[in-house]
Amino acid sequence: MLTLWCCQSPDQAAWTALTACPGRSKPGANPVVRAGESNKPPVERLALCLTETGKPQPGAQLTGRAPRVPGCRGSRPCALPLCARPSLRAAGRPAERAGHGLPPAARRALRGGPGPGGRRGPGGLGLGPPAEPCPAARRPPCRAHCRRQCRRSGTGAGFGAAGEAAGSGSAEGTAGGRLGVSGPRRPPLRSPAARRGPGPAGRPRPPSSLLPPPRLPAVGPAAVPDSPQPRRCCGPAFVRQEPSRHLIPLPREVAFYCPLRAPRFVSLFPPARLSLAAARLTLLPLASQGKGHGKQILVLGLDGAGKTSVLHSLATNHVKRSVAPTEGFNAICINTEESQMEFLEIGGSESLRSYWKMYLPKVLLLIYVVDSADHARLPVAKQLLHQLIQNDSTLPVVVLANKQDLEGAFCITDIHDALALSDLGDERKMFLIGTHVAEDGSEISSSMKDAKELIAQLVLEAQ
Ligand SMILES: Nc1nc2c(ncn2[C@@H]2O[C@H](COP(=O)(O)OP(=O)(O)OP(=O)(O)O)[C@@H](O)[C@H]2O)c(=O)[nH]1
Ligand SMILES: [Mg+2]
Repeated sequence: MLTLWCCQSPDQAAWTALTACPGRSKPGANPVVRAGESNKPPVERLALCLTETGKPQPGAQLTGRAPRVPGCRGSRPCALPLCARPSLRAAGRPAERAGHGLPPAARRALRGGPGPGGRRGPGGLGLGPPAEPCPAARRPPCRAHCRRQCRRSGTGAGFGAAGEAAGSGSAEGTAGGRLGVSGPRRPPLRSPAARRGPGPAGRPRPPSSLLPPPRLPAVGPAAVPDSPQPRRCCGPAFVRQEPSRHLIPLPREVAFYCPLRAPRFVSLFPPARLSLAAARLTLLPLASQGKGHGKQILVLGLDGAGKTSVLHSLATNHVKRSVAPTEGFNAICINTEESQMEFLEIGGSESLRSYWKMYLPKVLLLIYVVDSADHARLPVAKQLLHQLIQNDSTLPVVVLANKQDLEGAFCITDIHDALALSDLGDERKMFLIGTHVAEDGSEISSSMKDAKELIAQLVLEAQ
Protein backbone atom coordinates (compact mmCIF):
# COMPACT_ATOMS: atom_id res chain seq x y z
CA MET A 1 0.00 0.00 0.00
CA LEU A 2 1.31 3.36 -0.85
CA THR A 3 0.32 6.50 0.85
CA LEU A 4 1.25 9.67 -0.76
CA TRP A 5 1.19 13.30 0.09
CA CYS A 6 0.43 15.88 -2.44
CA CYS A 7 2.66 18.83 -3.00
CA GLN A 8 1.54 22.30 -3.65
CA SER A 9 3.53 23.55 -6.55
CA PRO A 10 2.32 22.41 -9.97
CA ASP A 11 5.50 20.60 -10.82
CA GLN A 12 5.56 18.71 -7.64
CA ALA A 13 1.89 17.96 -7.94
CA ALA A 14 2.67 16.46 -11.29
CA TRP A 15 5.16 14.19 -9.70
CA THR A 16 2.81 13.28 -7.00
CA ALA A 17 0.28 12.34 -9.57
CA LEU A 18 2.81 10.36 -11.48
CA THR A 19 3.73 8.37 -8.48
CA ALA A 20 0.13 7.91 -7.56
CA CYS A 21 -1.04 6.77 -10.93
CA PRO A 22 -2.59 3.36 -10.29
CA GLY A 23 -1.89 2.13 -13.78
CA ARG A 24 1.80 2.40 -13.44
CA SER A 25 2.58 -0.02 -10.71
CA LYS A 26 2.72 -3.73 -11.03
CA PRO A 27 -0.38 -5.69 -10.18
CA GLY A 28 -0.63 -6.01 -6.48
CA ALA A 29 1.54 -3.03 -5.87
CA ASN A 30 -0.95 -0.44 -6.94
CA PRO A 31 -0.84 2.48 -4.67
CA VAL A 32 -3.86 3.40 -2.71
CA VAL A 33 -3.86 7.11 -2.40
CA ARG A 34 -5.43 8.38 0.69
CA ALA A 35 -5.96 11.92 1.71
CA GLY A 36 -5.14 13.22 5.06
CA GLU A 37 -3.18 10.33 6.40
CA SER A 38 -0.56 11.66 8.68
CA ASN A 39 0.58 8.82 10.86
CA LYS A 40 3.03 6.24 9.82
CA PRO A 41 1.17 4.22 7.24
CA PRO A 42 1.64 0.51 6.68
CA VAL A 43 3.80 1.23 3.75
CA GLU A 44 5.53 -1.17 1.56
CA ARG A 45 7.02 1.72 -0.23
CA LEU A 46 6.11 5.31 0.02
CA ALA A 47 6.93 8.23 -2.11
CA LEU A 48 7.11 11.47 -0.36
CA CYS A 49 7.70 14.85 -1.75
CA LEU A 50 7.98 17.93 0.26
CA THR A 51 5.89 20.98 -0.02
CA GLU A 52 7.32 24.39 -0.27
CA THR A 53 7.07 24.65 3.44
CA GLY A 54 9.20 21.57 3.65
CA LYS A 55 6.55 19.56 5.43
CA PRO A 56 4.47 16.68 4.21
CA GLN A 57 1.06 17.92 3.37
CA PRO A 58 -2.03 15.78 3.17
CA GLY A 59 -3.30 15.93 -0.36
CA ALA A 60 -6.59 17.68 -0.74
CA GLN A 61 -7.89 15.75 -3.69
CA LEU A 62 -6.13 12.45 -3.51
CA THR A 63 -8.89 9.93 -3.63
CA GLY A 64 -7.50 7.32 -5.94
CA ARG A 65 -6.75 9.45 -8.92
CA ALA A 66 -4.17 12.06 -9.47
CA PRO A 67 -5.08 15.55 -8.39
CA ARG A 68 -6.10 18.17 -10.83
CA VAL A 69 -3.19 20.42 -11.53
CA PRO A 70 -3.85 23.96 -10.38
CA GLY A 71 -5.17 26.11 -13.16
CA CYS A 72 -6.55 23.18 -15.10
CA ARG A 73 -9.90 23.88 -16.67
CA GLY A 74 -10.13 20.80 -18.81
CA SER A 75 -13.09 18.53 -18.70
CA ARG A 76 -11.11 15.34 -18.31
CA PRO A 77 -9.34 14.55 -15.10
CA CYS A 78 -5.72 15.44 -15.14
CA ALA A 79 -4.94 11.96 -13.97
CA LEU A 80 -5.30 10.48 -17.41
CA PRO A 81 -2.64 12.42 -19.24
CA LEU A 82 -0.39 12.05 -16.28
CA CYS A 83 -0.73 8.31 -16.49
CA ALA A 84 0.29 8.33 -20.08
CA ARG A 85 3.89 7.78 -20.71
CA PRO A 86 3.84 10.08 -23.71
CA SER A 87 2.90 12.99 -21.54
CA LEU A 88 6.10 12.54 -19.64
CA ARG A 89 8.07 13.16 -22.69
CA ALA A 90 7.08 16.64 -23.53
CA ALA A 91 8.38 19.70 -21.84
CA GLY A 92 6.20 21.81 -19.68
CA ARG A 93 3.61 21.01 -17.11
CA PRO A 94 1.53 17.92 -17.71
CA ALA A 95 -1.72 19.80 -17.67
CA GLU A 96 -0.44 22.12 -20.33
CA ARG A 97 0.86 19.27 -22.37
CA ALA A 98 -2.47 17.60 -22.35
CA GLY A 99 -4.09 20.85 -23.30
CA HIS A 100 -6.09 21.26 -20.16
CA GLY A 101 -6.92 24.78 -19.31
CA LEU A 102 -6.46 25.92 -22.88
CA PRO A 103 -9.09 27.05 -25.31
CA PRO A 104 -10.39 24.32 -27.62
CA ALA A 105 -8.52 25.60 -30.66
CA ALA A 106 -5.26 25.71 -28.81
CA ARG A 107 -5.93 22.25 -27.45
CA ARG A 108 -6.42 20.97 -30.96
CA ALA A 109 -3.20 22.58 -32.00
CA LEU A 110 -1.40 21.07 -29.05
CA ARG A 111 -2.61 17.66 -30.07
CA GLY A 112 -1.32 18.07 -33.55
CA GLY A 113 -4.46 19.20 -35.27
CA PRO A 114 -4.77 22.59 -36.83
CA GLY A 115 -4.73 25.34 -34.30
CA PRO A 116 -5.82 28.91 -34.72
CA GLY A 117 -5.16 30.05 -38.22
CA GLY A 118 -4.93 26.49 -39.46
CA ARG A 119 -1.43 26.02 -38.10
CA ARG A 120 -0.49 22.69 -36.73
CA GLY A 121 0.39 22.16 -33.14
CA PRO A 122 3.57 20.63 -31.88
CA GLY A 123 2.18 17.15 -31.67
CA GLY A 124 0.34 17.23 -28.40
CA LEU A 125 0.52 14.72 -25.60
CA GLY A 126 4.18 14.44 -26.32
CA LEU A 127 3.59 11.97 -29.10
CA GLY A 128 6.30 13.44 -31.21
CA PRO A 129 6.23 15.43 -34.39
CA PRO A 130 2.82 15.78 -35.95
CA ALA A 131 1.96 13.33 -38.62
CA GLU A 132 2.69 14.55 -42.09
CA PRO A 133 -0.41 16.09 -43.54
CA CYS A 134 -2.04 14.30 -46.36
CA PRO A 135 -1.21 16.10 -49.60
CA ALA A 136 -4.86 16.19 -50.29
CA ALA A 137 -5.36 17.87 -46.97
CA ARG A 138 -8.73 19.40 -47.44
CA ARG A 139 -12.02 19.19 -45.83
CA PRO A 140 -13.91 16.99 -45.73
CA PRO A 141 -11.31 14.42 -44.74
CA CYS A 142 -9.44 12.84 -47.56
CA ARG A 143 -10.85 9.40 -47.09
CA ALA A 144 -11.54 9.01 -50.79
CA HIS A 145 -7.99 10.00 -51.50
CA CYS A 146 -6.72 7.41 -49.08
CA ARG A 147 -8.84 4.73 -50.62
CA ARG A 148 -7.38 5.61 -53.97
CA GLN A 149 -3.90 5.14 -52.57
CA CYS A 150 -4.81 1.83 -51.05
CA ARG A 151 -6.21 0.65 -54.34
CA ARG A 152 -3.05 1.75 -56.08
CA SER A 153 -0.86 -0.11 -53.64
CA GLY A 154 -2.96 -3.13 -54.48
CA THR A 155 -2.61 -4.67 -51.05
CA GLY A 156 -5.37 -3.19 -49.08
CA ALA A 157 -2.89 -2.97 -46.24
CA GLY A 158 -3.21 -0.12 -43.82
CA PHE A 159 -2.53 3.23 -45.20
CA GLY A 160 -2.78 4.31 -41.63
CA ALA A 161 -4.61 7.12 -40.14
CA ALA A 162 -1.75 9.52 -40.36
CA GLY A 163 -2.33 11.14 -43.65
CA GLU A 164 -6.02 11.01 -43.52
CA ALA A 165 -6.51 12.09 -40.01
CA ALA A 166 -3.85 14.73 -40.13
CA GLY A 167 -5.56 16.14 -43.11
CA SER A 168 -8.83 16.07 -41.38
CA GLY A 169 -7.43 17.84 -38.36
CA SER A 170 -8.90 15.27 -36.08
CA ALA A 171 -7.01 14.98 -32.84
CA GLU A 172 -7.72 11.28 -32.59
CA GLY A 173 -6.67 10.70 -36.11
CA THR A 174 -3.45 12.58 -35.70
CA ALA A 175 -2.38 10.58 -32.73
CA GLY A 176 -3.65 7.44 -34.34
CA GLY A 177 -1.59 8.16 -37.37
CA ARG A 178 1.46 8.06 -35.29
CA LEU A 179 0.36 4.96 -33.55
CA GLY A 180 -0.88 2.82 -36.33
CA VAL A 181 0.80 2.37 -39.65
CA SER A 182 1.40 -0.85 -41.39
CA GLY A 183 1.88 -2.29 -44.79
CA PRO A 184 3.16 -0.66 -47.96
CA ARG A 185 2.13 2.80 -48.79
CA ARG A 186 2.87 5.44 -51.31
CA PRO A 187 6.08 7.29 -50.46
CA PRO A 188 4.95 10.90 -50.67
CA LEU A 189 2.11 10.20 -48.33
CA ARG A 190 4.00 8.44 -45.64
CA SER A 191 4.01 9.62 -42.12
CA PRO A 192 7.37 9.65 -40.36
CA ALA A 193 6.48 6.39 -38.68
CA ALA A 194 5.42 4.89 -41.97
CA ARG A 195 8.72 5.80 -43.59
CA ARG A 196 10.42 3.41 -41.28
CA GLY A 197 8.26 0.67 -42.67
CA PRO A 198 6.36 -1.94 -40.76
CA GLY A 199 7.61 -3.21 -37.46
CA PRO A 200 8.95 -6.67 -36.84
CA ALA A 201 6.75 -9.37 -38.29
CA GLY A 202 4.74 -6.77 -40.09
CA ARG A 203 3.53 -5.22 -36.91
CA PRO A 204 3.06 -1.52 -36.75
CA ARG A 205 5.42 0.62 -34.82
CA PRO A 206 4.75 2.76 -31.81
CA PRO A 207 5.00 6.51 -32.20
CA SER A 208 8.30 7.78 -33.40
CA SER A 209 8.94 9.88 -30.35
CA LEU A 210 8.79 6.79 -28.21
CA LEU A 211 11.20 4.71 -30.16
CA PRO A 212 14.90 4.53 -29.69
CA PRO A 213 16.79 6.61 -32.20
CA PRO A 214 16.56 5.49 -35.81
CA ARG A 215 18.69 2.57 -36.84
CA LEU A 216 18.78 1.41 -33.27
CA PRO A 217 16.04 -1.17 -33.07
CA ALA A 218 14.81 -2.05 -29.66
CA VAL A 219 16.30 -5.44 -29.05
CA GLY A 220 17.83 -7.26 -26.14
CA PRO A 221 16.40 -7.83 -22.73
CA ALA A 222 14.99 -4.36 -22.44
CA ALA A 223 13.00 -4.56 -25.64
CA VAL A 224 9.31 -5.13 -25.39
CA PRO A 225 7.39 -6.20 -28.45
CA ASP A 226 5.05 -3.76 -30.07
CA SER A 227 1.42 -4.31 -29.39
CA PRO A 228 -0.47 -5.84 -32.29
CA GLN A 229 -2.48 -3.46 -34.40
CA PRO A 230 -5.08 -4.16 -37.02
CA ARG A 231 -3.98 -4.27 -40.60
CA ARG A 232 -6.67 -2.88 -42.70
CA CYS A 233 -7.33 -0.32 -45.28
CA CYS A 234 -8.08 3.12 -44.09
CA GLY A 235 -11.63 3.46 -43.08
CA PRO A 236 -13.63 4.98 -40.34
CA ALA A 237 -12.86 2.23 -37.89
CA PHE A 238 -9.16 2.68 -38.35
CA VAL A 239 -9.20 6.40 -38.51
CA ARG A 240 -11.11 6.87 -35.38
CA GLN A 241 -8.74 5.77 -32.70
CA GLU A 242 -10.09 5.21 -29.28
CA PRO A 243 -9.11 8.11 -27.08
CA SER A 244 -7.58 5.66 -24.68
CA ARG A 245 -4.99 4.83 -27.29
CA HIS A 246 -3.34 8.09 -26.43
CA LEU A 247 -2.94 6.93 -22.93
CA ILE A 248 -1.59 3.45 -23.32
CA PRO A 249 1.75 3.54 -21.60
CA LEU A 250 4.35 2.25 -23.95
CA PRO A 251 7.04 -0.08 -22.78
CA ARG A 252 9.27 1.65 -20.33
CA GLU A 253 12.45 0.41 -21.76
CA VAL A 254 11.67 1.50 -25.25
CA ALA A 255 10.97 4.93 -24.03
CA PHE A 256 13.68 5.35 -21.51
CA TYR A 257 16.56 3.17 -22.31
CA CYS A 258 18.21 2.42 -25.56
CA PRO A 259 19.62 -1.04 -25.14
CA LEU A 260 22.01 -0.84 -28.03
CA ARG A 261 23.67 2.20 -26.66
CA ALA A 262 24.79 0.33 -23.66
CA PRO A 263 25.57 2.15 -20.48
CA ARG A 264 29.20 2.39 -19.86
CA PHE A 265 31.13 2.47 -16.70
CA VAL A 266 33.79 4.76 -17.78
CA SER A 267 36.42 4.88 -15.21
CA LEU A 268 37.55 3.78 -11.85
CA PHE A 269 40.22 5.87 -10.31
CA PRO A 270 42.40 4.13 -7.80
CA PRO A 271 42.69 6.14 -4.61
CA ALA A 272 46.26 7.05 -5.30
CA ARG A 273 45.21 8.98 -8.36
CA LEU A 274 42.22 10.53 -6.85
CA SER A 275 43.79 13.74 -5.73
CA LEU A 276 45.11 14.32 -9.21
CA ALA A 277 41.75 13.63 -10.73
CA ALA A 278 40.01 15.77 -8.22
CA ALA A 279 42.32 18.62 -8.96
CA ARG A 280 41.26 18.52 -12.57
CA LEU A 281 37.59 18.74 -12.34
CA THR A 282 37.17 19.39 -16.00
CA LEU A 283 38.93 16.17 -16.82
CA LEU A 284 36.54 13.91 -15.06
CA PRO A 285 35.57 10.79 -16.91
CA LEU A 286 32.60 12.00 -18.88
CA ALA A 287 33.64 15.57 -19.14
CA SER A 288 36.87 14.41 -20.68
CA GLN A 289 34.86 13.04 -23.56
CA GLY A 290 33.37 16.40 -24.24
CA LYS A 291 29.98 15.39 -23.00
CA GLY A 292 30.01 16.69 -19.49
CA HIS A 293 28.50 20.12 -20.07
CA GLY A 294 27.47 20.33 -16.46
CA LYS A 295 24.78 17.71 -16.90
CA GLN A 296 26.16 15.29 -14.46
CA ILE A 297 24.10 13.69 -11.78
CA LEU A 298 26.06 13.16 -8.64
CA VAL A 299 25.42 9.99 -6.68
CA LEU A 300 26.61 10.17 -3.11
CA GLY A 301 26.02 8.40 0.16
CA LEU A 302 27.88 6.50 2.82
CA ASP A 303 29.90 3.46 1.88
CA GLY A 304 27.76 0.38 1.55
CA ALA A 305 24.55 2.34 1.04
CA GLY A 306 24.07 0.76 -2.36
CA LYS A 307 25.02 3.52 -4.77
CA THR A 308 26.78 1.28 -7.25
CA SER A 309 24.08 -1.35 -7.06
CA VAL A 310 21.39 1.22 -7.70
CA LEU A 311 23.31 2.71 -10.59
CA HIS A 312 23.85 -0.68 -12.18
CA SER A 313 20.19 -1.43 -11.88
CA LEU A 314 19.10 1.91 -13.29
CA ALA A 315 21.40 1.49 -16.22
CA THR A 316 20.58 -2.05 -17.15
CA ASN A 317 17.03 -2.32 -15.83
CA HIS A 318 18.14 -5.53 -14.31
CA VAL A 319 19.18 -6.23 -10.83
CA LYS A 320 22.83 -6.38 -10.16
CA ARG A 321 24.25 -5.92 -6.75
CA SER A 322 27.68 -4.51 -6.45
CA VAL A 323 30.23 -6.70 -4.80
CA ALA A 324 33.12 -4.34 -4.38
CA PRO A 325 33.27 -0.90 -2.82
CA THR A 326 33.97 1.99 -5.11
CA GLU A 327 37.47 3.16 -4.60
CA GLY A 328 37.31 6.39 -6.43
CA PHE A 329 34.78 7.33 -9.05
CA ASN A 330 32.26 5.39 -10.95
CA ALA A 331 30.80 7.09 -13.97
CA ILE A 332 27.97 5.77 -16.01
CA CYS A 333 26.04 7.18 -18.88
CA ILE A 334 22.45 6.23 -19.52
CA ASN A 335 21.08 7.28 -22.85
CA THR A 336 17.46 8.00 -23.22
CA GLU A 337 15.80 9.18 -26.33
CA GLU A 338 15.66 12.71 -25.10
CA SER A 339 18.76 13.08 -23.12
CA GLN A 340 21.93 11.60 -21.92
CA MET A 341 22.13 11.17 -18.22
CA GLU A 342 25.61 11.10 -16.87
CA PHE A 343 25.89 9.72 -13.39
CA LEU A 344 28.97 10.13 -11.31
CA GLU A 345 29.27 8.09 -8.17
CA ILE A 346 31.99 8.89 -5.72
CA GLY A 347 32.82 6.25 -3.18
CA GLY A 348 31.40 6.76 0.27
CA SER A 349 34.32 5.67 2.39
CA GLU A 350 35.72 8.23 4.78
CA SER A 351 38.79 8.93 2.71
CA LEU A 352 36.68 9.88 -0.29
CA ARG A 353 34.00 11.97 1.34
CA SER A 354 36.13 15.09 1.30
CA TYR A 355 35.92 15.06 -2.48
CA TRP A 356 32.18 15.06 -2.63
CA LYS A 357 31.70 18.79 -2.38
CA MET A 358 34.11 19.47 -5.21
CA TYR A 359 31.68 18.16 -7.74
CA LEU A 360 28.58 19.85 -6.52
CA PRO A 361 28.93 23.06 -8.54
CA LYS A 362 28.83 21.05 -11.76
CA VAL A 363 25.83 18.91 -11.17
CA LEU A 364 22.23 19.16 -12.15
CA LEU A 365 20.93 16.89 -9.51
CA LEU A 366 22.11 15.14 -6.39
CA ILE A 367 21.08 11.58 -5.68
CA TYR A 368 21.75 10.69 -2.10
CA VAL A 369 21.55 7.02 -1.25
CA VAL A 370 21.14 5.84 2.31
CA ASP A 371 21.04 2.36 3.77
CA SER A 372 17.67 2.27 5.46
CA ALA A 373 18.74 -0.56 7.72
CA ASP A 374 21.93 1.06 8.92
CA HIS A 375 20.31 2.91 11.79
CA ALA A 376 23.55 3.65 13.55
CA ARG A 377 24.99 5.63 10.70
CA LEU A 378 21.92 7.58 9.71
CA PRO A 379 23.04 10.57 11.81
CA VAL A 380 26.32 10.61 9.89
CA ALA A 381 24.45 10.38 6.61
CA LYS A 382 22.25 13.26 7.71
CA GLN A 383 25.16 15.44 8.75
CA LEU A 384 27.00 14.89 5.49
CA LEU A 385 23.94 15.61 3.40
CA HIS A 386 23.18 18.82 5.25
CA GLN A 387 26.76 19.99 4.98
CA LEU A 388 26.84 19.19 1.32
CA ILE A 389 23.91 21.21 0.18
CA GLN A 390 23.77 23.98 2.71
CA ASN A 391 25.31 26.42 0.27
CA ASP A 392 23.10 25.56 -2.66
CA SER A 393 19.53 26.25 -1.83
CA THR A 394 18.08 25.21 -5.16
CA LEU A 395 19.95 22.04 -6.09
CA PRO A 396 17.33 19.32 -6.57
CA VAL A 397 17.88 16.31 -4.36
CA VAL A 398 16.54 12.80 -4.70
CA VAL A 399 17.07 10.74 -1.58
CA LEU A 400 16.91 7.01 -2.14
CA ALA A 401 16.12 5.10 1.01
CA ASN A 402 17.71 1.92 -0.20
CA LYS A 403 17.62 -1.64 1.12
CA GLN A 404 13.95 -1.49 1.89
CA ASP A 405 13.95 -5.25 1.51
CA LEU A 406 15.86 -5.73 4.73
CA GLU A 407 13.83 -6.60 7.74
CA GLY A 408 15.09 -3.88 9.99
CA ALA A 409 14.88 -1.16 7.39
CA PHE A 410 13.35 2.12 8.39
CA CYS A 411 10.36 3.05 6.32
CA ILE A 412 10.72 6.30 4.55
CA THR A 413 8.82 8.38 7.03
CA ASP A 414 11.46 7.36 9.55
CA ILE A 415 14.17 8.11 7.05
CA HIS A 416 12.61 11.48 6.44
CA ASP A 417 12.79 12.26 10.11
CA ALA A 418 16.22 10.76 10.63
CA LEU A 419 17.68 12.84 7.83
CA ALA A 420 15.71 15.92 8.88
CA LEU A 421 14.79 16.54 5.29
CA SER A 422 12.33 19.22 6.23
CA ASP A 423 15.28 21.34 7.32
CA LEU A 424 16.87 21.31 3.93
CA GLY A 425 15.30 24.43 2.59
CA ASP A 426 12.04 25.50 1.11
CA GLU A 427 13.14 26.28 -2.40
CA ARG A 428 14.66 23.10 -3.59
CA LYS A 429 12.87 20.19 -5.16
CA MET A 430 13.31 17.24 -2.94
CA PHE A 431 12.11 13.69 -3.28
CA LEU A 432 12.43 10.68 -1.09
CA ILE A 433 11.86 7.26 -2.58
CA GLY A 434 12.21 3.87 -0.99
CA THR A 435 14.18 1.47 -3.15
CA HIS A 436 15.79 -1.88 -3.01
CA VAL A 437 17.99 -3.88 -5.27
CA ALA A 438 16.55 -7.34 -5.01
CA GLU A 439 18.91 -10.23 -5.21
CA ASP A 440 16.66 -12.75 -6.84
CA GLY A 441 14.56 -10.77 -9.26
CA SER A 442 15.69 -10.24 -12.79
CA GLU A 443 13.98 -6.93 -13.35
CA ILE A 444 14.26 -3.84 -11.24
CA SER A 445 11.51 -3.06 -8.80
CA SER A 446 8.77 -0.61 -9.63
CA SER A 447 10.15 1.81 -7.08
CA MET A 448 13.41 1.81 -8.95
CA LYS A 449 11.57 2.50 -12.17
CA ASP A 450 9.82 5.37 -10.47
CA ALA A 451 13.15 6.71 -9.38
CA LYS A 452 14.53 6.45 -12.88
CA GLU A 453 11.62 8.30 -14.39
CA LEU A 454 11.80 10.94 -11.74
CA ILE A 455 15.48 11.47 -12.36
CA ALA A 456 14.98 11.67 -16.11
CA GLN A 457 12.24 14.22 -15.68
CA LEU A 458 14.23 16.32 -13.23
CA VAL A 459 17.20 16.31 -15.56
CA LEU A 460 15.02 17.45 -18.43
CA GLU A 461 13.59 20.22 -16.35
CA ALA A 462 16.97 21.31 -15.12
CA GLN A 463 18.57 21.53 -18.55
N1 LIG B 1 19.75 -6.31 0.92
C1 LIG B 1 20.17 -5.38 0.07
N2 LIG B 1 21.50 -5.28 -0.15
C2 LIG B 1 21.90 -4.31 -1.01
C3 LIG B 1 20.99 -3.45 -1.66
N3 LIG B 1 21.70 -2.62 -2.45
C4 LIG B 1 22.99 -2.93 -2.29
N4 LIG B 1 23.13 -3.96 -1.43
C5 LIG B 1 24.36 -4.57 -0.97
O1 LIG B 1 25.05 -3.60 -0.21
C6 LIG B 1 26.46 -3.73 -0.39
C7 LIG B 1 27.05 -2.38 -0.80
O2 LIG B 1 26.54 -2.03 -2.05
P1 LIG B 1 27.30 -1.00 -3.01
O3 LIG B 1 26.40 -0.77 -4.16
O4 LIG B 1 28.68 -1.45 -3.30
O5 LIG B 1 27.37 0.27 -2.07
P2 LIG B 1 28.04 1.66 -2.38
O6 LIG B 1 27.17 2.71 -1.82
O7 LIG B 1 28.36 1.77 -3.82
O8 LIG B 1 29.36 1.58 -1.52
P3 LIG B 1 30.74 2.34 -1.79
O9 LIG B 1 31.09 2.14 -3.22
O10 LIG B 1 31.70 1.70 -0.87
O11 LIG B 1 30.54 3.78 -1.46
C8 LIG B 1 26.66 -4.80 -1.44
O12 LIG B 1 26.98 -5.99 -0.80
C9 LIG B 1 25.31 -4.93 -2.10
O13 LIG B 1 25.08 -6.23 -2.55
C10 LIG B 1 19.59 -3.62 -1.40
O14 LIG B 1 18.71 -2.92 -1.90
N5 LIG B 1 19.25 -4.59 -0.52
MG1 LIG C 1 30.04 2.01 -4.91
